[in-house]
Amino acid sequence: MSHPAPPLPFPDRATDAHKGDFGRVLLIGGSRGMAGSIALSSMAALKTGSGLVSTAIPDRCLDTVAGFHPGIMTIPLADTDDGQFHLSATLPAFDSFDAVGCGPGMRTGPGSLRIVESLLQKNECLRVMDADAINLISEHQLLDSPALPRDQSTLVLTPHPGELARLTGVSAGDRPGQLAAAESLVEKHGLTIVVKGGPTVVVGCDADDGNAVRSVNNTGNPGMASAGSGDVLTGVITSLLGQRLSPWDAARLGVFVHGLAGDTAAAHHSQPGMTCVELLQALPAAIGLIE
Ligand SMILES: NC(=O)C1=CN([C@@H]2O[C@H](COP(=O)(O)OP(=O)(O)OC[C@H]3O[C@@H](n4cnc5c(N)ncnc54)[C@H](O)[C@@H]3O)[C@@H](O)[C@H]2O)[C@@H](O)CC1
Ligand SMILES: Nc1ncnc2c1ncn2[C@@H]1O[C@H](COP(=O)(O)OP(=O)(O)O)[C@@H](O)[C@H]1O
Ligand SMILES: [Mg+2]
Repeated sequence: MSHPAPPLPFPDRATDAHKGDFGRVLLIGGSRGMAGSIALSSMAALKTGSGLVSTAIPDRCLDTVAGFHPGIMTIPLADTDDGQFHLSATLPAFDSFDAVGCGPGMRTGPGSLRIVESLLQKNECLRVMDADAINLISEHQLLDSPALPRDQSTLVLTPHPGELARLTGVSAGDRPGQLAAAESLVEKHGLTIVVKGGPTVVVGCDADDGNAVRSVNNTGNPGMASAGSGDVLTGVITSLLGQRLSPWDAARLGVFVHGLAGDTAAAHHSQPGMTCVELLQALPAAIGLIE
């Protein structure tokens, strides 16, 4: 299959490499009814090359998530009766991981809010926030909280247009307005924003002058407009951050590989017929195409 050139090469593997060289990553999310979302992110991180993947989920989701892939290590956190993170849950030590991804399927209760606030506090850690983590940032205006660091240059946000509308107040139908609002946030906080869609645009910060820069992705197709596609992307970018790529490079290479996997899945299963499962399964072949 011919394909566009990647924005940067995929990380190399030395012959004597060991799993510690490819990142120990943590995924946090899921809730009763949406355990599949964080399982998708976790499997995507494994298939993108992470050395070790741990997944923190509400206790009652443990068996479901662990059952998806034997390579996932699970960390059960105390949960509420309706299967969300409990406010009193003992949180994992975020800084013992090379990268942390948070948000898919976790809903927006008080326990989830505490996790997102704790993660925003840790701006020395490489982090990806998606879905309900972004919704919590929007609902509680956390990026502007005086109690949290203003510099978030180690953070990648991956909103779809609905989530970006909540974050910026610019409606999902106004793509130019959304991109401009994403640029303002990037310039204010130093973060990287993956503005998802067809095509996805990565907005980051120029290292020299701090001005926002854009990179338009050239892979992917409308077959990916299907539940769970974005959950896969969260795992891909978290994995690349754990493999020591910068937020800007991990976001650009992540959306490229994710889109190429989508194109590979569509070639074999059709756009209407492909699902998040075929997308996930196509990740290794997509990586093989550009290695
Ligand atoms: N298997 C699972 O457990 C799944 C769980 N998921 C989780 O479900 C929760 C809700 O996420 P959703 O994204 O479904 O719900 P949201 O309410 O965040 O997003 C849906 C709304 O956003 C807007 N929107 C989204 N994409 C748009 C686009 N491209 N153009 C214009 N408007 C757009 C639309 O108004 C749409 O009604 C999240 O926690 C998510 O992670 C989903 O990821 C799907 C799979
Ligand atoms: N028309 C499209 N063309 C290319 N990519 C698309 C298209 N529609 C959706 N996608 C991709 O699919 C993913 C959908 O993410 P998201 O809406 O968060 O899904 P979910 O939350 O269900 O996992 C994004 O990466 C987005 O770029
Ligand atoms: Mg999503």
